[in-house]
Amino acid sequence: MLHWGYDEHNGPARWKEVFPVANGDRQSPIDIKTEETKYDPALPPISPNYDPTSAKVILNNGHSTSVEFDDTENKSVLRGGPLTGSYRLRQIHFHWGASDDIGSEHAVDGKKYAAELHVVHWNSDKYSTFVEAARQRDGLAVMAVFLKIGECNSQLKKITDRLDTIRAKGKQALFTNFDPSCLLPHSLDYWTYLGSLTVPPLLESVIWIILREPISVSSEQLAKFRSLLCTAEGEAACCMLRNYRPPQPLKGREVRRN
Ligand SMILES: NS(=O)(=O)c1ccc2oc(NC(=O)c3ccccc3)nc2c1
Ligand SMILES: [Zn+2]
Repeated sequence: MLHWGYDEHNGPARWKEVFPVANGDRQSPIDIKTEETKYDPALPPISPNYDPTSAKVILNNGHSTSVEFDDTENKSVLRGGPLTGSYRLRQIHFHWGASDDIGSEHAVDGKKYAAELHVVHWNSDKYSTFVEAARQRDGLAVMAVFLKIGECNSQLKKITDRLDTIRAKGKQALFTNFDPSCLLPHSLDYWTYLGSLTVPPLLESVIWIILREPISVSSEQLAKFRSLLCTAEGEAACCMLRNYRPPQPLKGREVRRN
């Protein structure tokens, strides 16, 4: 396999050939069987505190589109929920599918949403960089938000309206004065479990916090994600039609809810 991706020849079914942890004991995403989740009265609310000036650029990294934040100081952090201490905001990105009936990575009782937003943080109390934290069992915290097809999402529009300026892989554009809290649903109720990155190197370092309430996205907004290219300028254009990993075995893990 030349370089990992989401096509037949380099997709999730073949990642284990280069990243054997793909068959590990705490892989993500998972299908959340709601009847088997465990209510935990000791779980406090999650507490996102983001500074809009932390936002720096919007990027096409060839696998998704992300908004990258300045993580050189504790300006935007996530606390509470299952977390001990402060987890510093690093980036947000999305996963989607080739049609509106699939696209999310996590599933709920077998149901997949049209897309999924990931808000990525790292444990800046214990580690010095994202890369170091990504190698630790308690290094990362990713908050996931489901996107369901419906009304145009005016907050998400700040992102979807900029995608035509970063169509090719490697392209980025200035993107500041943005607080990702504007993309969160009314309720911050969540499920939480221990898992991994859903992209190679699939490191088993993520505390997942999945919000139970979805946000809306219109079919037209979602189509804009699919028009992004996973190829660089000058290469034969290839659209980023899908970039989700299917659910992985739970292997005895517990999923708790607040
Ligand atoms: N789905 S996830 O587990 O929340 C998750 C968490 C952290 C991630 O960091 C990156 N970076 C790149 O892919 C990348 C690829 C090329 C260049 C720059 C960045 N992808 C991530 C996905
Ligand atoms: Zn992701």
